[in-house]
Amino acid sequence: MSLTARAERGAVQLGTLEVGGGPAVVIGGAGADARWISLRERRVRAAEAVAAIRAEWAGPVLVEPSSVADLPRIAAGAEGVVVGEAWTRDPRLVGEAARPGLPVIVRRGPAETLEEWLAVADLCAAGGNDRVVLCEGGQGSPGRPAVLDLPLLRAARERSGRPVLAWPGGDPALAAAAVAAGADGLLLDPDSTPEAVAAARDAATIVGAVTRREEPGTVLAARAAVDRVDAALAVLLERRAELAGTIQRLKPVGGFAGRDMDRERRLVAEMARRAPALGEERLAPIMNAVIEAGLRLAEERRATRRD
Ligand SMILES: O=C(O)C(=O)C[C@]1(C(=O)O)C=C[C@@H](O)C=C1
Repeated sequence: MSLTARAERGAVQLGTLEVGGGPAVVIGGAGADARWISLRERRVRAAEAVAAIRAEWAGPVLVEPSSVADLPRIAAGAEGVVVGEAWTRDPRLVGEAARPGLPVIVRRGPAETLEEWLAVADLCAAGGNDRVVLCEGGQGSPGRPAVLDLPLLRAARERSGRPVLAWPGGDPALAAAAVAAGADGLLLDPDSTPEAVAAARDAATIVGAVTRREEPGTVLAARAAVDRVDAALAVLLERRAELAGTIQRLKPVGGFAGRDMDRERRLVAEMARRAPALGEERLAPIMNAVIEAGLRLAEERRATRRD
């Protein structure tokens, strides 16, 4: 099984946001790609809730209804419906949620099996609305850690061909793990802070750059994808420089004076196995620049330590 899964699946459009076709998306509070609100938890009317978000956010808004009566208002003002276990236990409610034609995010409750979960998605599709996104995890009680079944998430994604989100709670490490496992995005709590959203996005970006293969069709999308790869490169370059600096301190002769060209040739050859299109010839000058930058940093640091 390959780590980099190609996204050959039906992407679902949540307003302007595509889920499943490109990078892992983040849905949650301020700073996310889409915002959502639960009317089950906040006992406000659908129209007021949507208007409150709209006042500060022009992008996609998703709403979890508290009852069927909320649906017309949601259909009129939002880009998607979120349904959780409370609804998915009742086929009639699922049918109602899917009927306005808005995309439906189907969250799996902790007690629901894969089959039950996928059956809910099929129920939406059977009613004529195939714009279904699955969401694994969560709904644990407040203060309890997120419950996220990653093998189940993978199975759901593979079997249904639908995009699958993950609910990582507030834990960026779980967000990274979910994206590595193939999640097409993250559903964070609606009241997540901008810092929590940024941390989850950062985790998704870095891991996604390695694990998600993208095929952008425009310059803009390709540049955004390059930016994500560069983000991962920056993290790795910084880490590499620190490790190379450690070697300089531990070697009998560190810095430029202790340069080992044989070691450099071997590491380039090893890298060429993973980057065959670039090959040794193109990688060599890149790694020479990387290594020299590390050596300069190490020498500068040594000089300032002596002062
Ligand atoms: O491996 C070493 O001996 C190092 O000093 C590290 C390092 C590197 O950055 O990878 C730097 C300089 C050497 O010429 C070879 C490799």
